[in-house]
Order: sequence, then structure tokens, then C-alpha cells
Amino acid sequence: MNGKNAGCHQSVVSIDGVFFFYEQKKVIDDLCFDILERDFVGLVGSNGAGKTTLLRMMVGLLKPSQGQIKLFGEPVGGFRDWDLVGYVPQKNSLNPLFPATVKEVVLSGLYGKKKMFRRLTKADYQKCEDAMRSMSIEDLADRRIGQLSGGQQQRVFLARALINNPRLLILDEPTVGIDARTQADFFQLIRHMHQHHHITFVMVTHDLDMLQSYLGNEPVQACGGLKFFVKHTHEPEDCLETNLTHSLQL
Ligand SMILES: Nc1ncnc2c1ncn2[C@@H]1O[C@H](COP(=O)(O)OP(=O)(O)OP(=O)(O)O)[C@@H](O)[C@H]1O
Repeated sequence: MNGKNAGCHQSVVSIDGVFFFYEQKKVIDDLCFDILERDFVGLVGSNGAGKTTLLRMMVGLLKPSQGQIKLFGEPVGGFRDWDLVGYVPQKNSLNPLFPATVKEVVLSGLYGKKKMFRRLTKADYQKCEDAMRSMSIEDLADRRIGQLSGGQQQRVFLARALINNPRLLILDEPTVGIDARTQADFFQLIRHMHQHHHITFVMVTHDLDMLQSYLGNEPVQACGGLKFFVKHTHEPEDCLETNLTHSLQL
């Protein structure tokens, strides 16, 4: 877990002495944790343990009260290469009247703060097609997202996170509210992505059985109410495919 080596062992997320307080309430208590390239990290904890808070700090939406988080070696506060990071926040079921189409939602993954008002290019539309195809949702492209099932919506949000071909994918309870069969399919898809692509995963889930079947029974670290399960995938031959939006079909 420790070490910032070359090649497949680079540090992707480094969490160093992080505390987080909401007013007087301590939520994260002196957390130190390194996530290396191509790790799959499963983050587990009871309601209110601080999982979402930690993910939000990783993507710069919250600032640690103390300590530091680095992404790809850069402090999050100064990190600019957000195309490397895909984030799928906790599911909110969408109002069926929400007007955006699937294609528009996926394309919106391209809008960094700076790019918000630029014109979309042919290459952007191609990336969108690739991302939708990788999640097998191309047939839904013109449907309103609010009219889709929970499982379909999750695939759309994953495609949105994939459109920039990220190297770090952060998923906050991606299968909540989805039936068991769809959850199993979704998890298989995530495993496939991890096994075949040069990508690091951090996933919060309450589905311990599913997680342990892939990451083993023992957490590698516990901090407060948080438990970290990790699968390392550091063999050089595991790092051949790099383009996430290619050949993701199961
Ligand atoms: N904006 C906020 N202001 C004050 N307290 C907050 C705020 N957001 C979260 N909290 C509190 O911080 C604690 C951690 O919340 P967090 O959402 O990180 O937990 P979690 O582990 O993701 O929980 P869950 O499994 O229920 O999603 C909880 O006690 C929560 O009530």
C-alpha cells in the first residue's frame, strides 16, 4: 500500500493525517491511506461513518479540516487534471420530467469548469458514442434520463464518468436501490473494467458479500467506522489496455 514507485505502482490517492469535522462533530479521525495505481478499494462503514465525506474530499468538494489529500501526487487544492478522475455520486432518483436526454447527460461529463461554454466537436460526440457503447446504453441515447430504470440510470452516470477515459473512478454506492440481479450484473461490469483496463477504483458499498467475493474477507485498514478492502493489480501484464472506453463489452 505504501510507496510511490514507478510504472504500475504510482500513488493515485494519498491521504495523509486527514481529519474532518462538521462544526464540532468529528467525522474522519486521523486517516492515512495510500491508493496505488490499479488498486480496487472497497470502502465500507455504517451509515454516517464518513464514507461520502471522504470521497467528497478526494474530489475537492470538501476540504480536510486537517491533513492533506493528493491526487496523482498533487494536492487536491491545486489539482487541475480533472479529466483523469471520474466521480459518480450517490444515487438520487431522477424526476421523470427531468428534460435531459441520455446523450446530453453523458456529454455533460466533458464539461470541466473551463470548458462549460465551448462548442462540442465531432471528437466529443465520438467519445460520447464510445462511452455509451461501453455501457451498452447506445439504444437509450435519445431517451429522457428521468424515464429510465435505476439500473439504466446508473449505467448512464457511469458512462458520463467514463467519457474522459479517466484513470481513477470513484463510485459512491453505485448499486443502491437497484434489484439484486441488476446489482450483480453491474458489479460484474465493474470487475471486468478493473481486470482489463488501466484504472483505479474506489467504491463505497453496503454490499459486503459482493465486495468480499472480489476483495477478500479482511479489510487492510480500519479507521473509526471506515473499513478499507483492497485488491492490488500490479502485474505489468495487467496494464496493457489503457483506453477505458474501448472493448468494455462483456
Ligand atoms: N453538510 C453536513 N453538515 C453537518 N453534518 C453532516 C453534513 N453532511 C454529513 N454530515 C454528517 O457527517 C456524518 C458522515 O456523513 P457521510 O454522509 O459522510 O456518511 P456515510 O458514511 O456516507 O453515510 P451513509 O452510509 O448513510 O451514506 C454523518 O453523521 C452525517 O450526519
